[in-house]
Amino acid sequence: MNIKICGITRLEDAEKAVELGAWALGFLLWPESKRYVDPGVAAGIARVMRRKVELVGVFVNQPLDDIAALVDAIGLTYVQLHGDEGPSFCAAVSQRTGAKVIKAGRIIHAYDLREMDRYHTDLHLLDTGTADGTYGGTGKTWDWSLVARRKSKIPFLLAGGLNPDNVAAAIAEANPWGIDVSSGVEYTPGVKSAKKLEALFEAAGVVNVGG
Ligand SMILES: O=C(O)c1ccccc1N[C@@H]1O[C@H](COP(=O)(O)O)[C@@H](O)[C@H]1O
Repeated sequence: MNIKICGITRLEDAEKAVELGAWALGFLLWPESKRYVDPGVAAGIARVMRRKVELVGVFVNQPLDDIAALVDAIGLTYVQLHGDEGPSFCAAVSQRTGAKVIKAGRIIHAYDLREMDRYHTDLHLLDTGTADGTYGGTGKTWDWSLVARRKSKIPFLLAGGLNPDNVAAAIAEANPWGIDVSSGVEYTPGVKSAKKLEALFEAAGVVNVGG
Protein backbone atom coordinates (compact mmCIF):
# COMPACT_ATOMS: atom_id res chain seq x y z
CA MET A 1 0.00 0.00 0.00
CA ASN A 2 1.34 3.43 -0.98
CA ILE A 3 0.87 5.86 1.90
CA LYS A 4 1.01 9.63 1.64
CA ILE A 5 1.17 11.59 4.88
CA CYS A 6 -0.08 15.08 4.25
CA GLY A 7 0.18 18.35 6.15
CA ILE A 8 3.87 17.99 7.05
CA THR A 9 5.33 21.05 8.80
CA ARG A 10 8.07 19.45 10.96
CA LEU A 11 11.20 17.49 9.99
CA GLU A 12 10.67 14.99 12.83
CA ASP A 13 7.23 14.04 11.44
CA ALA A 14 8.67 13.66 7.95
CA GLU A 15 11.45 11.41 9.27
CA LYS A 16 9.01 9.27 11.25
CA ALA A 17 6.68 8.81 8.27
CA VAL A 18 9.57 7.82 5.99
CA GLU A 19 11.02 5.44 8.59
CA LEU A 20 7.62 3.72 8.71
CA GLY A 21 7.60 3.34 4.92
CA ALA A 22 5.68 6.34 3.56
CA TRP A 23 5.54 6.62 -0.22
CA ALA A 24 5.02 10.42 -0.15
CA LEU A 25 4.96 13.48 2.08
CA GLY A 26 2.54 16.33 1.43
CA PHE A 27 3.15 20.04 2.02
CA LEU A 28 0.14 22.39 2.16
CA LEU A 29 1.25 25.37 0.06
CA TRP A 30 -2.19 26.99 0.00
CA PRO A 31 -1.95 29.91 2.45
CA GLU A 32 -5.54 29.50 3.69
CA SER A 33 -4.94 25.98 5.04
CA LYS A 34 -4.61 25.35 8.78
CA ARG A 35 -1.64 23.19 7.76
CA TYR A 36 0.08 25.80 5.59
CA VAL A 37 3.84 25.44 5.70
CA ASP A 38 6.19 28.26 4.86
CA PRO A 39 7.90 27.33 1.55
CA GLY A 40 11.34 27.90 3.12
CA VAL A 41 10.53 25.39 5.87
CA ALA A 42 9.18 22.92 3.27
CA ALA A 43 12.38 23.33 1.23
CA GLY A 44 14.49 22.56 4.31
CA ILE A 45 12.53 19.36 5.01
CA ALA A 46 12.63 18.45 1.31
CA ARG A 47 16.44 18.80 1.20
CA VAL A 48 16.77 16.10 3.87
CA MET A 49 14.07 13.84 2.43
CA ARG A 50 14.68 14.01 -1.31
CA ARG A 51 15.35 10.68 -3.05
CA LYS A 52 13.90 8.83 -0.03
CA VAL A 53 10.26 9.70 -0.72
CA GLU A 54 8.00 11.54 -3.16
CA LEU A 55 7.47 15.23 -2.28
CA VAL A 56 3.97 16.54 -2.97
CA GLY A 57 2.89 20.19 -2.95
CA VAL A 58 -0.83 20.72 -2.34
CA PHE A 59 -2.40 23.73 -4.09
CA VAL A 60 -5.93 25.16 -4.30
CA ASN A 61 -6.83 27.35 -7.29
CA GLN A 62 -3.38 28.99 -7.41
CA PRO A 63 -1.72 30.60 -10.46
CA LEU A 64 0.48 28.42 -12.67
CA ASP A 65 3.46 30.77 -12.23
CA ASP A 66 3.27 30.44 -8.42
CA ILE A 67 3.01 26.63 -8.61
CA ALA A 68 5.96 26.42 -11.01
CA ALA A 69 8.11 28.64 -8.77
CA LEU A 70 7.37 26.47 -5.71
CA VAL A 71 8.03 23.21 -7.58
CA ASP A 72 11.52 24.55 -8.39
CA ALA A 73 12.23 26.13 -5.00
CA ILE A 74 11.21 23.07 -2.96
CA GLY A 75 12.06 20.30 -5.44
CA LEU A 76 8.54 18.90 -5.53
CA THR A 77 8.07 15.65 -7.48
CA TYR A 78 4.26 15.83 -7.50
CA VAL A 79 1.71 18.66 -7.63
CA GLN A 80 -1.65 17.94 -5.99
CA LEU A 81 -4.42 20.18 -7.34
CA HIS A 82 -7.13 20.20 -4.69
CA GLY A 83 -9.37 23.03 -5.87
CA ASP A 84 -11.56 23.68 -8.90
CA GLU A 85 -8.77 23.35 -11.49
CA GLY A 86 -9.96 22.01 -14.85
CA PRO A 87 -8.37 19.34 -17.08
CA SER A 88 -6.46 21.82 -19.25
CA PHE A 89 -4.93 23.54 -16.22
CA CYS A 90 -3.79 20.13 -14.90
CA ALA A 91 -2.16 19.41 -18.27
CA ALA A 92 -0.46 22.82 -18.23
CA VAL A 93 0.97 22.17 -14.75
CA SER A 94 2.43 18.88 -15.95
CA GLN A 95 3.94 20.43 -19.07
CA ARG A 96 5.34 23.53 -17.37
CA THR A 97 6.76 21.95 -14.19
CA GLY A 98 7.68 18.39 -15.23
CA ALA A 99 6.22 17.23 -11.91
CA LYS A 100 3.63 14.48 -11.83
CA VAL A 101 0.08 15.66 -11.20
CA ILE A 102 -2.55 14.42 -8.75
CA LYS A 103 -6.05 15.79 -9.33
CA ALA A 104 -8.24 15.70 -6.23
CA GLY A 105 -12.01 15.29 -6.47
CA ARG A 106 -14.42 15.96 -3.63
CA ILE A 107 -16.88 13.09 -3.66
CA ILE A 108 -20.48 13.29 -2.49
CA HIS A 109 -22.37 11.47 -5.27
CA ALA A 110 -21.53 8.96 -8.03
CA TYR A 111 -21.74 12.00 -10.34
CA ASP A 112 -18.55 13.39 -8.75
CA LEU A 113 -16.68 10.20 -9.67
CA ARG A 114 -17.85 10.50 -13.28
CA GLU A 115 -16.51 14.07 -13.34
CA MET A 116 -13.06 12.70 -12.47
CA ASP A 117 -13.04 10.75 -15.78
CA ARG A 118 -12.30 14.08 -17.50
CA TYR A 119 -8.88 14.28 -15.81
CA HIS A 120 -5.97 12.40 -17.41
CA THR A 121 -3.44 13.04 -14.67
CA ASP A 122 -0.86 10.65 -13.18
CA LEU A 123 -3.08 9.95 -10.17
CA HIS A 124 -6.54 10.79 -8.94
CA LEU A 125 -7.26 11.55 -5.30
CA LEU A 126 -10.76 10.88 -4.02
CA ASP A 127 -11.55 13.01 -0.96
CA THR A 128 -14.68 13.88 0.99
CA GLY A 129 -17.02 16.48 -0.43
CA THR A 130 -18.96 18.71 1.92
CA ALA A 131 -22.03 20.88 1.44
CA ASP A 132 -20.12 23.98 2.58
CA GLY A 133 -17.50 23.42 -0.14
CA THR A 134 -14.50 22.95 2.20
CA TYR A 135 -11.56 21.97 -0.01
CA GLY A 136 -9.85 19.32 2.11
CA GLY A 137 -8.48 18.24 5.46
CA THR A 138 -12.05 17.74 6.66
CA GLY A 139 -11.38 14.67 8.82
CA LYS A 140 -14.62 13.22 7.42
CA THR A 141 -15.09 10.01 5.46
CA TRP A 142 -17.35 9.49 2.40
CA ASP A 143 -19.33 6.56 1.04
CA TRP A 144 -16.51 4.28 -0.15
CA SER A 145 -19.02 1.88 -1.76
CA LEU A 146 -19.35 4.47 -4.57
CA VAL A 147 -15.86 3.48 -5.81
CA ALA A 148 -17.44 0.39 -7.40
CA ARG A 149 -19.06 2.79 -9.93
CA ARG A 150 -15.72 4.31 -10.93
CA LYS A 151 -14.86 3.86 -14.62
CA SER A 152 -11.42 5.54 -14.84
CA LYS A 153 -8.36 3.30 -15.08
CA ILE A 154 -6.12 5.95 -13.49
CA PRO A 155 -4.78 4.75 -10.10
CA PHE A 156 -6.25 6.61 -7.15
CA LEU A 157 -5.40 7.68 -3.63
CA LEU A 158 -8.22 7.31 -1.13
CA ALA A 159 -8.50 10.25 1.28
CA GLY A 160 -10.87 11.84 3.75
CA GLY A 161 -11.01 11.10 7.45
CA LEU A 162 -8.74 8.05 7.35
CA ASN A 163 -7.21 7.09 10.69
CA PRO A 164 -5.74 4.00 12.41
CA ASP A 165 -9.23 2.76 13.35
CA ASN A 166 -10.87 2.85 9.93
CA VAL A 167 -8.01 2.48 7.44
CA ALA A 168 -8.17 -1.33 7.15
CA ALA A 169 -11.90 -1.24 6.37
CA ALA A 170 -11.37 1.59 3.89
CA ILE A 171 -8.67 -0.33 2.01
CA ALA A 172 -10.78 -3.51 1.99
CA GLU A 173 -13.80 -1.68 0.57
CA ALA A 174 -12.25 0.76 -1.89
CA ASN A 175 -9.11 -1.18 -2.95
CA PRO A 176 -7.11 2.00 -3.70
CA TRP A 177 -3.60 2.24 -5.19
CA GLY A 178 -2.70 4.31 -2.14
CA ILE A 179 -4.08 6.30 0.77
CA ASP A 180 -3.63 9.89 1.87
CA VAL A 181 -3.92 10.77 5.55
CA SER A 182 -3.67 14.08 7.35
CA SER A 183 -5.88 14.94 10.34
CA GLY A 184 -6.25 11.28 11.43
CA VAL A 185 -2.61 11.14 12.56
CA GLU A 186 -2.39 14.59 14.18
CA TYR A 187 -2.36 16.15 17.64
CA THR A 188 -3.24 19.52 16.17
CA PRO A 189 -3.27 20.77 12.55
CA GLY A 190 0.20 20.24 11.06
CA VAL A 191 1.61 18.43 14.11
CA LYS A 192 1.69 14.65 13.73
CA SER A 193 1.61 12.04 16.50
CA ALA A 194 4.33 9.36 16.24
CA LYS A 195 2.01 6.87 17.97
CA LYS A 196 -0.86 7.51 15.56
CA LEU A 197 1.53 7.23 12.60
CA GLU A 198 2.77 3.85 13.87
CA ALA A 199 -0.79 2.64 14.41
CA LEU A 200 -1.82 3.79 10.94
CA PHE A 201 1.00 2.01 9.10
CA GLU A 202 0.41 -1.15 11.12
CA ALA A 203 -3.34 -1.11 10.42
CA ALA A 204 -2.67 -0.49 6.73
CA GLY A 205 -0.44 -3.55 6.60
CA VAL A 206 2.82 -1.68 5.93
CA VAL A 207 5.53 -3.68 7.60
CA ASN A 208 8.23 -1.18 8.61
CA VAL A 209 6.62 -0.57 12.05
CA GLY A 210 9.25 -0.90 14.78
CA GLY A 211 12.09 -0.10 12.34
O1 LIG B 1 -5.40 19.64 5.01
C1 LIG B 1 -5.78 20.72 4.58
O2 LIG B 1 -5.80 21.74 5.27
C2 LIG B 1 -6.22 20.85 3.15
C3 LIG B 1 -6.69 22.07 2.71
C4 LIG B 1 -7.08 22.23 1.40
C5 LIG B 1 -7.01 21.20 0.51
C6 LIG B 1 -6.55 19.95 0.93
C7 LIG B 1 -6.17 19.75 2.24
N1 LIG B 1 -5.73 18.52 2.69
C8 LIG B 1 -6.00 17.30 1.99
O3 LIG B 1 -7.24 16.78 2.43
C9 LIG B 1 -7.24 15.37 2.30
C10 LIG B 1 -7.87 14.67 3.48
O4 LIG B 1 -7.46 15.15 4.69
P1 LIG B 1 -7.95 14.44 6.06
O5 LIG B 1 -7.17 13.14 6.18
O6 LIG B 1 -9.43 14.25 5.99
O7 LIG B 1 -7.55 15.40 7.13
C11 LIG B 1 -5.82 14.98 2.06
O8 LIG B 1 -5.76 14.61 0.69
C12 LIG B 1 -5.00 16.21 2.27
O9 LIG B 1 -3.99 16.25 1.28
